[in-house]
Amino acid sequence: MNLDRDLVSPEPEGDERAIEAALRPKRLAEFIGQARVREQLSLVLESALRRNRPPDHVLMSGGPGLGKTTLAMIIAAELGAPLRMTSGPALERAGDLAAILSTLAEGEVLFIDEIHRMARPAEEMLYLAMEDFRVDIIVGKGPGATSIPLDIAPFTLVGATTRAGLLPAPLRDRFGFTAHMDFYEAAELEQVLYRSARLMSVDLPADGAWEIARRSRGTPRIANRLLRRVRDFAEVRAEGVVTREVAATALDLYEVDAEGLDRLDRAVLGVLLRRFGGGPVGLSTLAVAVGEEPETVEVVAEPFLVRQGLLARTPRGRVATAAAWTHLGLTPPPDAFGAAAVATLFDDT
Ligand SMILES: Nc1ncnc2c1ncn2[C@@H]1O[C@H](COP(=O)(O)OP(=O)(O)OP(=O)(O)O)[C@@H](O)[C@H]1O
Repeated sequence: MNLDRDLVSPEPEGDERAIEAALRPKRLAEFIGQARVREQLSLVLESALRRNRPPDHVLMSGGPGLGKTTLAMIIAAELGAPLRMTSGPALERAGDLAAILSTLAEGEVLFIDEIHRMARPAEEMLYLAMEDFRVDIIVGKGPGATSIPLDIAPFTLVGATTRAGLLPAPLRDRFGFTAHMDFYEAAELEQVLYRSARLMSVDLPADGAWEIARRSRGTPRIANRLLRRVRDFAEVRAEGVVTREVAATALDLYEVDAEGLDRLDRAVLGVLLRRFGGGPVGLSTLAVAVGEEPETVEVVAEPFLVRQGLLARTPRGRVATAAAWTHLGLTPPPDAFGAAAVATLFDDT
């Protein structure tokens, strides 16, 4: 993997999980940004606590590193409930899920990350569990097989997905509350950075925090990671103080550009502009041209490029905007898509 890919990839790298655990906000009041989600969730949790009943099941959708796992942990903490964590790919058979469901304590929070990747039989078992707190255990095979109903303790399911569109409707409909996590504003990421700098004892003046925040792709995981790299640079070259200049020099060195674009982002734009004249071009063609899986291009690179107004997903394929040409230092052709033209083609559902 490329150095810069590791640095701005929204997925956790190496032993990052342990570092992340230390930087995680533990309560809703400490959770920065996502104001609407925070407020809605606090109402759901408060009313459940007042009624002394588990809250509705919660679905969180949004890109990697935006705080879904953190929120799941906060939900359990706010409810004073134990938390069980698993993920869709670990639930290959219905039995895997039954083993978890049948041992849940009353009121426990069950977090299923990447819930869209759960196998079909497990998914079907989950429907009944979510609705009636019951599972049907199939005993035996073929015509002699019987199903034994088993009551399970009332629990709260918290599902997280980067691909809400891939969830089958019957599963989506069983969540009482859906929280959509969006990219963070740079001002919010600044607050994330101040908090992390305090916990890591890093000297971070305001101009340095701003420089890192605006290059963090709207993602707290990346903000924290860039802070660690800039801290390393500052310790070796600048007596530990993360000024704007220090941050900018360090991030240039790591090839994170002024808008936070990394090598994959620039490769996607570069191919789109230089090889396909700005598009439209299909996702799979684009992915082959940059040597990545279509899902990586779609989930990791594109949402940020769309948000920055550099790329549009249209019914005819991916299109670069005039701003994309300028960003790569190229002259936009006269027919390049401006914001207004893109809006007429826009289909980002
Ligand atoms: N709102 C926030 N305030 C402060 N820190 C945050 C916030 N959201 C996320 N973080 C930090 O970002 C890191 C990544 O968050 P988290 O693991 O919750 O993301 P995620 O959406 O679950 O990602 P993935 O789906 O890849 O697991 C954590 O270390 C956490 O400290």
